[in-house]
Amino acid sequence: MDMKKIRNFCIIAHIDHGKSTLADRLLQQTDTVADRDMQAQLLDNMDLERERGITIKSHAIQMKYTHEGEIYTLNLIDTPGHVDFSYEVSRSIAACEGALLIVDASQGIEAQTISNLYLALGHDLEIIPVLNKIDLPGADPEAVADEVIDLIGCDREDIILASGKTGIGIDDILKAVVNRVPAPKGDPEAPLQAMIFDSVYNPFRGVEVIFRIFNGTFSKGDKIKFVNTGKEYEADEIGILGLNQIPQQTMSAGNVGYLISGVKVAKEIKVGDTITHIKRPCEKAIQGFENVKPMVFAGIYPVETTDYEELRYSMEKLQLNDASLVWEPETSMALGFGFRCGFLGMLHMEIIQERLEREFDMTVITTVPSVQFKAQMTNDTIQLINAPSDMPEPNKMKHIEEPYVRASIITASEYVGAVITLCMDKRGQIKNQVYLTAERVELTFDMPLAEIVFDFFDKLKTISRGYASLDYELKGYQVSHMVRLDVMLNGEPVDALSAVVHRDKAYDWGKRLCEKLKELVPRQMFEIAIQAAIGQKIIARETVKALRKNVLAKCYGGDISRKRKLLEKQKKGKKRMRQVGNVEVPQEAFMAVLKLD
Ligand SMILES: Nc1nc2c(ncn2[C@@H]2O[C@H](COP(=O)(O)OP(=O)(O)OP(=O)(O)O)[C@@H](O)[C@H]2O)c(=O)[nH]1
Repeated sequence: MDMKKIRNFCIIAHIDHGKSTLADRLLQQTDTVADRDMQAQLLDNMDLERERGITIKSHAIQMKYTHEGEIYTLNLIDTPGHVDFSYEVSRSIAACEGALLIVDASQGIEAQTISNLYLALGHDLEIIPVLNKIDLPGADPEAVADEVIDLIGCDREDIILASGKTGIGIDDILKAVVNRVPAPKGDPEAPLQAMIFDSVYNPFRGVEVIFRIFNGTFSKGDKIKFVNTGKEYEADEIGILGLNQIPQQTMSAGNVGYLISGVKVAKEIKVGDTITHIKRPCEKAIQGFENVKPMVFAGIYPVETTDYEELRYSMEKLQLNDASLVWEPETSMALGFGFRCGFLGMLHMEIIQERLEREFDMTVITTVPSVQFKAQMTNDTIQLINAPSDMPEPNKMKHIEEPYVRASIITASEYVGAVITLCMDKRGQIKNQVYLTAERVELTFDMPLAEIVFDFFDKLKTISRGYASLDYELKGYQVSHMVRLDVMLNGEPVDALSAVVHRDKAYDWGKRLCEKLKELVPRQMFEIAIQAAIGQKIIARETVKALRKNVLAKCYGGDISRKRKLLEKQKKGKKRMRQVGNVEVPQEAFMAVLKLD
């Protein structure tokens, strides 16, 4: 294939600015998908994605477009829109020469618009700005165009006005892709150098690797090697990605496609890795490869302790197709056997929880999420703290470091005060404040990741009445005074409720947690003391008064079957309870920490 006729591009946008809808339109317009096959948001092919209306995994699709009598191959690379998956976004962007920058004409530039734009500019991509949703009555293309011009320094004529809903501007976008995105460069004769930018798990065919060839030629049957993992395979099948996979004998520099090589486990494939030939390897791996690391950790336990083996089986299955999920067995005194899991972020954690419930029919308890702290030990080693139980004895460590992020928040100017107060309360330090327009401001903070993973985004949305967007990137570690806060019920520690918190917040945290637990722990036949402690020191206490709950009291009369039913019901209710010492604790209590006001 003539490289001059290939265009590789992606679409970058803030969440909900209409990326998927617009992608569907491009596929329709180029007859890649027949109208009758068109399902809304075709590229989001996981049920979960479709329901939540968000793109979780990135995919690629090839279109043919005829322009001035020439047929062009357009490879559209879809990118996930959420910060949890920012490494994947960066790899997808690295596979392209151009990007459509979609901005909702009724909303204007948002935090992810900017962060994704910077990523694209960092890879020297040609940016084609598109104002989408211009059909909306609230659209203000003039004002939003001003924002875009300010941001990227383009001319007004460079901006395309479009609507994924009505189809306005779709042809202009395709023309711009052909005319403005550079054709790929590369040498088809050079040693093979292809970058993996995605992988898709297929239970029947194994893991399908999605790649972009930078140099060389790739043929079916080739003996290949993944440079970073060092693993060797044979290319059983390669091909291009239309609506379906179309096998090819040979593909060369500039193109995008899929590879099947008998890999059964997603973990063996590392996004960002380089594929080359064993016999004639390329000199260097493609830059930018990283091993993705989990950012948020939490325990996952079966509600019914007898379901432990089934949960293990489900986790193993999930890991087959989600390489970024990591876990190891963990035991909790309160919850029994379960798993300590690492996730890319809170959204990833929610997705895993939901998939366990939907695809595997499991009911699970998730414990307090935590970030990874590092303890600098007195013997000059570093100990990682992924769970409160990993916290070393205070006399054995010098200090603890916690991960910090650089957070960017875009909001309307009237909410600046409230946003700053919230961020300061979350231990943030303001670093910058830039007016994008008279009404919209970008604020930059350095903040502990631990403060963001909880309810920060919800709070931000509440105080700004929905008019704030957030994006962040990891900045590094800083020394912080973290302590382990324990909770006790009648003197018995409840390990699943322990948390690593900042010293200045510990008292408040302990107090609110005890209050919340008081609401959630049912009254029992004896008094229950709920206490929060740091080491030996009790910092908060609440008491649940004694009560005898006699379910049979209401059943006067002698209807024995009704009594039996009630007793059954009570027993079932008990199953969802966990025994801590002599106290019965309902499941919700273990999640209470997430719901502290
Ligand atoms: N009126 C109007 N609505 C649109 C247009 N494009 C998309 N929408 C609506 O905007 C919402 C978000 O669109 P999506 O295409 O799901 O947005 P997205 O950017 O792909 O979202 P993520 O995948 O979550 O990042 C949906 O309810 C769409 O129906 C448009 O041009 N006009």
